[in-house]
Amino acid sequence: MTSKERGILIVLSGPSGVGKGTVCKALRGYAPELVYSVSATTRTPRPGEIEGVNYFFKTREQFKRLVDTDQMLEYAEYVGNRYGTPRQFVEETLNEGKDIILEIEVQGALMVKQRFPEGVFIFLLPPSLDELESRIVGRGTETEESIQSRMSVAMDEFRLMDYYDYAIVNDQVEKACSRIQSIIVAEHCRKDKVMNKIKQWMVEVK
Ligand SMILES: Nc1ncnc2c1ncn2[C@@H]1O[C@H](COP(=O)(O)OP(=O)(O)OP(=O)(O)O)[C@@H](O)[C@H]1O
Ligand SMILES: Nc1nc2c(ncn2[C@@H]2O[C@H](COP(=O)(O)O)[C@@H](O)[C@H]2O)c(=O)[nH]1
Repeated sequence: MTSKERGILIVLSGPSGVGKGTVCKALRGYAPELVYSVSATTRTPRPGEIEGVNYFFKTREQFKRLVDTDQMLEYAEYVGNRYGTPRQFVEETLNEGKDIILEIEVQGALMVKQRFPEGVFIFLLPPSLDELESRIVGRGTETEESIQSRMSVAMDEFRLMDYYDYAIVNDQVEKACSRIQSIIVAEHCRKDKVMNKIKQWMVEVK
């Protein structure tokens, strides 16, 4: 097999406020070789958020055009806004043999699972529901209405956890990062084992 082996697609999701963004940010220090997908959204930027770094900020019309022209790998409506993963960047990264991580909500994750069943799906859990709410409140970015909507959506999201390959608790950021790294290492070992088996069969049938 001469072509480069594809990288692994990792999906990290879980309820709003569980710490996906915080963990991904810390993970950049621990796993600098991982590539991070930047999503598109119709929500307005929060103070400090930068176009192309945190999100690609789009109007509803621009977002619809991206979906209609099949430029989105997945997309979802979440608490009144649209979010989606630009397809081309993900495919190019995987074809270059690099691993990429998507930090997305659950509906979108399930859409990715249909299209990329070989992906690795990780659900991030809070230590408790009270802690989840304190984290959303403590972040100071949401209105009371948005906090309640996000907590309510979280209940539906927990019910879909069975579709994931792994569930890990974000009790401490460093521990969550190390759990994700262990999963990635294990998935590479599993993939290498399968590839070695295929290579062995190819030699045998020659
Ligand atoms: N392990 C942790 N212990 C304590 N606080 C944490 C931990 N992880 C994240 N937080 C805090 O929780 C808040 C929410 O984190 P973050 O914004 O990363 O969540 P998120 O899952 O990315 O949310 P969203 O889906 O809404 O973007 C932040 O204020 C962050 O500092
Ligand atoms: N399906 C997708 N969900 C996404 C994407 N990018 C982010 N998200 C998720 O949306 C909610 C809300 O995010 P916020 O920045 O407004 O707090 C959160 O769960 C994100 O993980 C995406 O491309 N697709």
